Amino acid sequence: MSTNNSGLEIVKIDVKDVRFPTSLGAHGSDALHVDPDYSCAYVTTTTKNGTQGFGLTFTCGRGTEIVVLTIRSMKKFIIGKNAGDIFSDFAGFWRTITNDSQMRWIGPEKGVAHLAAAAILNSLWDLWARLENKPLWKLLVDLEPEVLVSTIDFRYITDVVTKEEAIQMLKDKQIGKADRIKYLEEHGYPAYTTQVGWMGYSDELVHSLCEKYLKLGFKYFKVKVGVNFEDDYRRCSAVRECIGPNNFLMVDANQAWSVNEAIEWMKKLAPLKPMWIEEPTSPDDILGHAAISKALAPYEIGVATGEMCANRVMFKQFLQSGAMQYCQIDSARIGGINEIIAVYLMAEKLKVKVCPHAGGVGLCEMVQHLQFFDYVSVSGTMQDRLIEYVDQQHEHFVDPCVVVNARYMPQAHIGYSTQFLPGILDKFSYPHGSEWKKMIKDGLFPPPDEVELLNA
Ligand SMILES: C[C@H](O)[C@@H](O)CC(=O)C(=O)O
Ligand SMILES: [Mg+2]
Repeated sequence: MSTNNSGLEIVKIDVKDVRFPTSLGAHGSDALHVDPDYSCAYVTTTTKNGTQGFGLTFTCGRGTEIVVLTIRSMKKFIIGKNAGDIFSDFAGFWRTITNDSQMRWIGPEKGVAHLAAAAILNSLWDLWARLENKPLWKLLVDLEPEVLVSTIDFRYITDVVTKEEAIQMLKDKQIGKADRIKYLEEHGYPAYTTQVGWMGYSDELVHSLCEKYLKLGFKYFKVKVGVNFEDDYRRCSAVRECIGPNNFLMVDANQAWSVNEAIEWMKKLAPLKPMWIEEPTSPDDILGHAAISKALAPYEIGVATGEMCANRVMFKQFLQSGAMQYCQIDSARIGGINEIIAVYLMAEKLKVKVCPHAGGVGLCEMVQHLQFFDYVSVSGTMQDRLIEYVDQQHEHFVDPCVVVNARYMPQAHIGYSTQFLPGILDKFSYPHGSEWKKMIKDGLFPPPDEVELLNA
């Protein structure tokens, strides 16, 4: 790497529990997450020379304190290390923090431990992009294939993609790269909206939001389903009527059903022409998703999943077994960009479209960089690919994503776009931020419990 290592010793890792009271308006609600408070564990990594990297992992309120505690436990793997050395052997560092011989028992590579690792890794990638003075996606597309691939831990995935193949895939896509960058900068990347159909929204609100997003140029609309069939049919029919036959409807059950129930439910929704059913059943049930995919193929309904897929090994099997037609990587659940690139490469090799999960705090900000990278350097196409867009919490970021006419437009800002504006932590840190103190005092939320207070 070109970065001069002097002054890059990591001297501080700060982590905060940050929550926004979205449950009050049912924003983000679905069949199983009925009252999410969009939140994050927010990491600031500081080097000796004062350069900072900002990273986060998304959470839904309660439990953020546990992720924060886990990040604190992982500090020992980072403090005192030189950031330049980390980036020179990023795959080695990745193993250190995801596979410590004692801590791996609480994973490995899944759950809270992996969410914590993701927040730290995201802050390091942000730091790297800032040191190179580039937007994150530009760092990814500019790195030599050998260097980019050196950040990936290939253990468990070489039966689908090897290091050598990965390098070759990236080299093959050097052709036409400049044209794709130009196209991306001029035209942006297509988005779909989930804002219209949260489970807790009234029919009237769903209708008015459909009209609003149609006017904003959106063509793809996602609606939450999975609690009651009659309600789903009524809501989805209303959305279909509003958006017309030429726009696209997707539905998301957030794991509500068993396999056969998912198939039967979706056959009955098929006349409304949904393009995909997202998370029809348990996110761990690979063969179940494969069965649903097979049963729904004659109805031209694809299966989308990935926002709760634990790691690259699970993704590998979903991709190998025809269990997902839309691969929904999440920027903050698996082990940072190191592991996400591995998934993009496997998806490209197995010819599955990647349509990232976003919407939660900072996720739209992050996944735009990943999908831009995919377009320029991996798949080389935007065909049938979309980035999720939810219009929430962007106003809290220094460099929010910019969506114009339903397309994410690349911005020149350096980094991974995850730095909060000054003052946000003072207001929304849980439970002692000024907004939380007020809401708890007003009885809108219960007081924090003893574990939540541990981090405060
Ligand atoms: C709890 C989250 O809001 C979830 O419903 C998000 C999701 O499934 C999606 O955006 O897709
Ligand atoms: Mg979803």
